Amino acid sequence: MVVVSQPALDHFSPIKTCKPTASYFSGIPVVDLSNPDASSLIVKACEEFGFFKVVNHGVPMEFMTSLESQAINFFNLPQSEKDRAGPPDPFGYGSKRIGPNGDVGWIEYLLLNTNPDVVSEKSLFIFRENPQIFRSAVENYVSAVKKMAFEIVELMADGLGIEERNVMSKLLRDEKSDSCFRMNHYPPCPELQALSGRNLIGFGEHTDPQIISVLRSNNTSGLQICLRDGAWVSVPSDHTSFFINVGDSLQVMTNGRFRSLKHRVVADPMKSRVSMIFFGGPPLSEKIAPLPCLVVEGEESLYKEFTWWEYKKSAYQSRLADNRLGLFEK
Ligand SMILES: C=C1C[C@]23C[C@@]1(O)CC[C@H]2[C@@]12CC[C@H](O)[C@@](C)(C(=O)O1)[C@H]2[C@@H]3C(=O)O
Ligand SMILES: O=C(O)CCC(=O)C(=O)O
Ligand SMILES: [Fe+2]
Repeated sequence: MVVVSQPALDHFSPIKTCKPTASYFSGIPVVDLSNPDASSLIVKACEEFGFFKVVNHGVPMEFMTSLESQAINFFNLPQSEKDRAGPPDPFGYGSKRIGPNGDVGWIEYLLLNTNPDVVSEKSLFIFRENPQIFRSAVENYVSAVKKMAFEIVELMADGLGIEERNVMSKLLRDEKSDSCFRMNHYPPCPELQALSGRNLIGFGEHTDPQIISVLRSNNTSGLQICLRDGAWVSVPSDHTSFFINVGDSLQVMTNGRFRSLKHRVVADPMKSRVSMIFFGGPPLSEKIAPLPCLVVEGEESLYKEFTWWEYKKSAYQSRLADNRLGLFEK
């Protein structure tokens, strides 16, 4: 991976690029939520990849398409209007800059909080300044996706043989749950492809800090995952399905049995990618530690004790590609 340096491309700098060589990966586990074996398939996928695709999820297609078109309307607004909803604090509209520590990407986005307890001026401003239909589309979509996320973590608990099947879902259901929602837009960039034969990195490699992330995109691919051998492979897009990522917190709660997966997004040179991700996190005061029933006798926690607030604070002092969990390993 290099940084584009030709003067003609200066306005892209310092966004990283990569060769468009990642191959499409056909081995992504697919879980049909109506399959009676869904719980064991989910556990297997989380152990092997920390990533899987969900079909027969029950989220109405209409919620997905209407939010997508609202997101497109927003991203099509004049730059000066979008900028009124920024800069992100971390909520709000952001362009190219990701997080507070110098990460950049070929991206614009809206980051919203989903916890009514947290008063985010930026989120309120975005809802106030956009048509009611925008707010309704976000609310319908987020509430349907949350429900699916609850079901998935309950199936995980079943598959792990945990008696208290709501041990994880209660954290996401909690009214103080620190979850958030992000809409990303990766504009096409044909000039760069033509000049250098390379693609721009839209969202640099990282793991998600929360418990679980639920991603949906339009039919433009670009999401890549890093396999165990370090190879980056492309995830074929499927606008009717959801993709689930194990987050760092779930890795800790399973004492490393599930792995949070490194992923990134490479912008398509010709087509816009629009994605929307729900990040399910616990309440800020929640201790993140291995679930006692998953630590067998004689085994120890691989991690120091910390709360989600402590982890989040540390994450916001890190760069995207940093190994955030490393600081909390014993
Ligand atoms: C560079 C950063 C952006 C991020 C906060 C951080 O300091 C490190 C983690 C990043 C991440 C990745 C997953 C989600 O998109 C996100 C909202 C999150 O919770 O952690 C972002 C943060 C962000 O964009 O604010
Ligand atoms: O936009 C995407 O497809 C994924 C983005 C992502 O990984 C994130 O926002 O954390
Ligand atoms: Fe992510």
